[in-house]
Formats: sequence, C-alpha cells, structure tokens
Amino acid sequence: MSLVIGEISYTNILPFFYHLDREKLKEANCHFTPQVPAQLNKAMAADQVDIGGISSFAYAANAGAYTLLPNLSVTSYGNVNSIFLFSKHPIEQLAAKKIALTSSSATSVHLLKIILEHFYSLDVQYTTMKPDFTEMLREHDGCLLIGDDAIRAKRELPDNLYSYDLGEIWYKQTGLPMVYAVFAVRNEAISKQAELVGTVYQSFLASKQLSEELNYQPMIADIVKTHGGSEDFWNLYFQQLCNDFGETEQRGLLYFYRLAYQLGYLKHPVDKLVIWDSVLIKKMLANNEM
Ligand SMILES: C=C(O[C@@H]1C=C(C(=O)O)C=C[C@H]1O)C(=O)O
Repeated sequence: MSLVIGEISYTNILPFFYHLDREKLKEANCHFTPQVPAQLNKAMAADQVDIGGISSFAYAANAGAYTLLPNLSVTSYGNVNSIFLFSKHPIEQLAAKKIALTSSSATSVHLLKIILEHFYSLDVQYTTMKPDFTEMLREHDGCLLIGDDAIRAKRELPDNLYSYDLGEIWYKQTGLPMVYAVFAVRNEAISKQAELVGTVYQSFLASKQLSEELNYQPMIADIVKTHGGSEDFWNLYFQQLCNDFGETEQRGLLYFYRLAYQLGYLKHPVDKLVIWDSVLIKKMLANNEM
C-alpha cells in the first residue's frame, strides 16, 4: 500500500506541509511529488497522484472521481496578493486585446476569463505561455501570473503597468470568498487504503493548525531566506489567506463553478461538493482503526 502526495510548489500551500512529519509519512509508504498546480491536476487525473492540493477548478472537471478533504483550502476573502492580471491598459480597455495566461494554473485562468467576460463584458484573446513575465508581455497587452511568479513580478513592477488582484475583484463583484486550491483524494485511493488516507489527512490538518497557532512563524523566516521579500509582506500574505473550507468557502466555490459552467468552461454542472466525512474519520481514529 502506498500513496503519492501532490505538493503544490508555491509558498501559499506551505501551512499544510511545513509541519508534516515527512519521515513518518515516508515510513508509511507515502511519496511526495512537488509540482505546479496544472501539472498536479494532470497527474491526479492520470492516476499518478493520489491525494493533495489541486486547483479547485480541477476538482470540478473530475468531480465524479475525487472526494474533497474537509477544512483544507487556499482561499481569500478579497486580496489574494499572488494572482494578478498585469496589463499595459486599464482593465476596462481590454476588449479584443491579447492576454498571455500562465500555463501553471487552472483556477485562476478561468477566474480571469469569468471576470473579464461576465463582470466586464469583454471579449479578449488568450494565449497560454510559460510563466515568464518579460516574455509574456513582449507581444501581449497583459499577462496573468499566479503564485511565487506573481509575487516576484508585483515586487518589481514597472510604473507603467496596471495590476489587478483577481481575489479582490471577485470579492467586490460577488461578496463571496474565492477558493483557489482544494485538497482532494482519488476515490480509488479511499476504497483501497482509507486508513492511510486518514493518516495523511490528519497530518495536513495538524500542520495547518500548528501553522496558525504559531502565526506562521518560523515558516515565514524560512520563506524570507529562500524567496526574499520582507517579513511584513509574508505576515500579511498568510493573514489574508484563509485555509478553511467551511460553509461560506463552499458557497463561494459553488458560485465559481456555476459561472464556469454557464460560460462553457465546465462540461458538466457541479452543484454539490462531495466531502469526506470528518465524523467518520474521527470515529475511525478513536477506534484506533487508523
Ligand atoms: C493563491 C494561489 O492559489 C493557487 C492557484 C491555483 C490555480 O490558479 O490553479 C492552484 C492552486 C493554488 O495554490 C496562488 O497560486 O497564488
């Protein structure tokens, strides 16, 4: 029995991974695979990754095959600070303009399309590219970057460019949080090895809780060393992200799915989320079945 754990290679997912007892999980035959979200989405759809963080859009595209893990997400109520449309023109003037989209995202590219099409009534031309800010803007009017690529570009943004935080726009337009990443597990992995899935789930939850209790220290000190930026920036970044997945976050996500379906980005409507039963998990733990 073994499980492949997908690990999004951006700092925003760190609260779930920083305090994991990786040695213990490796001894239990878990393997970690760090990749950008679009690659993890693909790998999970191809049965190469069993459990972990994926783009929330990828859950909707594979809803029948995956189950969501409760209380875990990467969400923002307003500014997300790492998902930006950078543009040579004000957003209202983007009709028929050319936008380069990062190839590492699934949620944010659809979020941008929904924002421009549904909220701004703009028809825009899109090209998908590797997340290279300079290359993307060479022949395009704007570009979408996410994660650490977006944080770096925003830090060094030339004065003549506009930047739009997609989390902020979504919240202003809908009054709802935006869920970028969810934690999912392939249904097959639950049916074959529920105990190990439970152990991994509890480990993610414990890491998240400890991260919150410690106010994201010392994680932030490590991030400053590896990614630069100030402690103040990262403190605010993690304070503004929400890692819960309760009723309001789920409502925001379902509204995103509704618009994605209406605009033709999802083949099937998703109006229900299948979430692993946390009561059952607790019972299994209490009975020492995990
Ligand atoms: C907040 C972010 O959320 C990420 C955005 C994703 C996407 O657009 O598909 C996927 C996973 C999240 O970790 C970010 O990368 O900045």
